[in-house]
This record gives sequence, structure tokens and C-alpha cells, in this order.
Amino acid sequence: MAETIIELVNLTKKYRSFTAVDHIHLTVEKGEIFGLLGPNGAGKSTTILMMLGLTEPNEGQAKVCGIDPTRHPIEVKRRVGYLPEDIGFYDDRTGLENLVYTAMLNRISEAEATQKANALLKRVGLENVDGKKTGKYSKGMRQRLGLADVLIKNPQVIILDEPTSGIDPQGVRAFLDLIIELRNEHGLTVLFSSHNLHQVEQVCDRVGIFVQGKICAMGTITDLSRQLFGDADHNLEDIYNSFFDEGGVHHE
Ligand SMILES: Nc1ncnc2c1ncn2[C@@H]1O[C@H](COP(=O)(O)OP(=O)(O)OP(=O)(O)O)[C@@H](O)[C@H]1O
Repeated sequence: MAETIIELVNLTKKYRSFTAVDHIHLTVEKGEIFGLLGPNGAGKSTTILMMLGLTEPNEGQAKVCGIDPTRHPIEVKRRVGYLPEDIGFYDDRTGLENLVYTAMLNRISEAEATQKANALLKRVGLENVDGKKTGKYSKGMRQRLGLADVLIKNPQVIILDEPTSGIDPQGVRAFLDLIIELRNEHGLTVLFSSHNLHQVEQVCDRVGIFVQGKICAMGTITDLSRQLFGDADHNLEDIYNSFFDEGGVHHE
């Protein structure tokens, strides 16, 4: 039976009178790659912050790996790896040193940390830049090191916010393949927030489309195509665009 890893029930966040996340319901099962889509300001990042226990909901509840992040944020952070769009490293240290440091913060011994860090550097294609300080890394190298940094604590879930921005097309393909491999090998659950519809379509099992704080559509691309167009022939771009007028206004 499928195991629920992320469960959002009636989740709501208000900033004064403005509702940024509006009574959303969402369930993600173990091993799923789920895409969060929506225009700027639709509420994706606020939803992620609530899942990480970094901001409190006004109503409803989030559960991640069965744990309420508002009450037990440290427990959730132990199980969830979060890769923001711009990850910070100690720029005067090498990639290896940064990874070992993160691992040791997560109570992994130095010997094991070094071994895991070297294996992950290889996995993300950074084994040949050993010795280079992260301050001299390119954007794409930083993102790949970010993924290794997230994986070193053996998370059950990874949340990726625009993870491929700044990576060249070949690098993007390798990055997306790696995400799929990690899911296949370790049953990792992945939440993938992106504006790149093509990438989301390539990698995600299901998607949720956010508009003005609400999830206005959720499902596989085939299901959404059938629901919206009555056939299975439409791609994610058609589906996404069907929620907006030419002027970018949401269809009610
Ligand atoms: N701390 C805050 N105080 C007030 N309003 C906020 C705050 N954080 C976010 N908002 C507002 O909440 C709404 C949702 O923002 P959020 O960052 O969640 O959107 P998003 O879907 O992640 O957008 P993007 O694609 O640009 O990252 C926006 O209108 C934003 O201005």
C-alpha cells in the first residue's frame, strides 16, 4: 500500500488580510516526484516554508513523514532536504569540506562523512573539481553541490525550488536523470517547484497548479489533459495555459 509522505489539509497562510495560501489539500506518496507549478506569487514558496516549519499556518495542518512541522520542525528537517534556488556555502572552503561539514552537523562521523561526500561529489559530477573553493564555482556547479549537500543526510524527502536555473542544457538533463535515479534506487520522494514546464513534464509523476493561493488543478498530465480537453493528447503547456487568459488572468 502507498505510504503518504506529505499531507496538507486545509493549509492556509495569511499575511495580514492577504491570503497567500488558501485552504489547500495535497497528498504526496512515497517515491513520487510531484511538480509545484504556478506564476510568481501564487503561493508555492509559502507552502514549502510551512512544510519545513519555517512559517506557521493560520489554519489547517501540514504533515511531513507523519510529523507536524509546526510542532516538531527539527524532526522534519532531519528527514527533509531542502534545496533553495540559491544555496549558500562557505565560499572559502572546497565542495568536499562543505559536504563533510553538513554531514557532521547531521551527526555523521568524520570518516563516514568524508566517504559519503566523495561518493556524492562523484555522483553529481564534481569529483574533478576537488580543491577548488566553492566561491569559484559556477552557478551550475553550486546547484549540483547543493543537491549533494541535501543528499548527504539521507533524507526521505527532497524539496527542490527552481533547482535547474543557471545550469546548461546538458547539465539539466544530467540533473533530472539523477533525480529520477535517486527516486528509483532509494524510493526518495521529491517535490519539484519550477517555472520550466518542459522540465516538470519530463520528471514529475503528478503536478499541482497553484493560482492565487489555491491549487486549481492536480493530477497526472494525462488525467489533466482528459479532464480539461477530453483527450490525452495535450501537453503540460496546454494544460497550464488553459488556466490563464492572454493577459495572464486566471479563468474561474
Ligand atoms: N513575508 C511576507 N509578507 C507579506 N507577504 C508575503 C510574504 N511572503 C510572501 N508574501 C506574498 O505571498 C504571496 C505568495 O508568495 P510566494 O513566495 O509563496 O509565491 P511563489 O508562488 O513561490 O512565487 P515565485 O514563483 O515568485 O517564487 C505573494 O503575493 C507574496 O508577495
